[in-house]
Amino acid sequence: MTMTESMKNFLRDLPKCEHHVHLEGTLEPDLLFHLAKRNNLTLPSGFPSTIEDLQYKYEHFKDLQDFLDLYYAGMSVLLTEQDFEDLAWAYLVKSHDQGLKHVEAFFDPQGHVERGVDMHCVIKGFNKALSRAENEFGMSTKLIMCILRHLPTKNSLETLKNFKPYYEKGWIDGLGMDSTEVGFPPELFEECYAYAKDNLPEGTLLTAHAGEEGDSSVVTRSVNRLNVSRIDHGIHSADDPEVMKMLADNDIMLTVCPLSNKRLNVVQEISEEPIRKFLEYGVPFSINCDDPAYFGGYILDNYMAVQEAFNFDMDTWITIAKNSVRGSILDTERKQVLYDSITDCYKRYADLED
Ligand SMILES: Nc1ncnc2[nH]cnc12
Ligand SMILES: [Zn+2]
Repeated sequence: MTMTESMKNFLRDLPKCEHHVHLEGTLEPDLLFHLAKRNNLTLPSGFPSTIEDLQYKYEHFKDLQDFLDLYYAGMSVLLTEQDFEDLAWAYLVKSHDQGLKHVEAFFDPQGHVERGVDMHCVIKGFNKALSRAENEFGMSTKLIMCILRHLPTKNSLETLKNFKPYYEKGWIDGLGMDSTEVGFPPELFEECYAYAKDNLPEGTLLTAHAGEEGDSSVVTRSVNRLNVSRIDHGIHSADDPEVMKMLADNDIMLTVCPLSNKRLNVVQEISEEPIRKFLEYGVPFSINCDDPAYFGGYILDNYMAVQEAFNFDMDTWITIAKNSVRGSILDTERKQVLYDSITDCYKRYADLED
């Protein structure tokens, strides 16, 4: 489908919020090799030895696990505070160029602490980059720590307890859960989420990956058993009208990642994403990049891919952009600034159409 220049420019300028990006998933091949060299590291055996070979791998994943194996191997080049800062900063610069105004970014502390990296380096490096984006770009930023579901619950709970002081300082704003979905049900992590609800500062966001490779029941069970108020991915919710109704009734936002779903063979074509169904049922959702270095695109690339598949009008995009502000962890004042800038953008492009 061809897209008009005006629609391309409108999508570029539309103020965007991102709620589903793993900072470790923004590690582009050139930065990965650069950091390996800077840290005098030998990459794990079997790891591609050139940028081209690595890029080829990024473009040929079989499924989620195939990606995760490379993702964990790749993050082994991240060692120092500077590495974490450089990684996040590169993502923020690219996303700023694509019209990103607000980000809620994930990170996987267990993937670093397990390798002996000091947890303060990780959080300080990310925090420096995020603060810089706030100062230089006027972006608003939040950080969400994820627990890895393939590791023992005890390890996740201990990690969460160790990171509590950073929640209290206001450096971390939410708890999420990622990694292998099938075989690691939400029930395993009830204790971690109960701990977060009872011990972390009020207003801490609880979210979890669900319904990416897992079925719609994983979505319902995450809501009921973990008390999450947001679901990451969740596209299999669309298989069950009852789940769709539950999400709409409880205003639970799905953070949808179209290019990721295509690369990981969750869908064969972006047009299979149940986006029209979400709109029909009134299920709130945002559009996100997940692991942009691995999946071929940042936020605007995901918006463009959706537009190519669905050919939405400007009004639909305004609904999507405003819902994505509404689902953000932001105060009323910042939300209003973003709503107003979305309306301004609409007016500018609607005038062009007249
Ligand atoms: N798409 C994804 N699903 C589950 N865990 C992840 N970790 C990074 N990206 C992920
Ligand atoms: Zn994800």
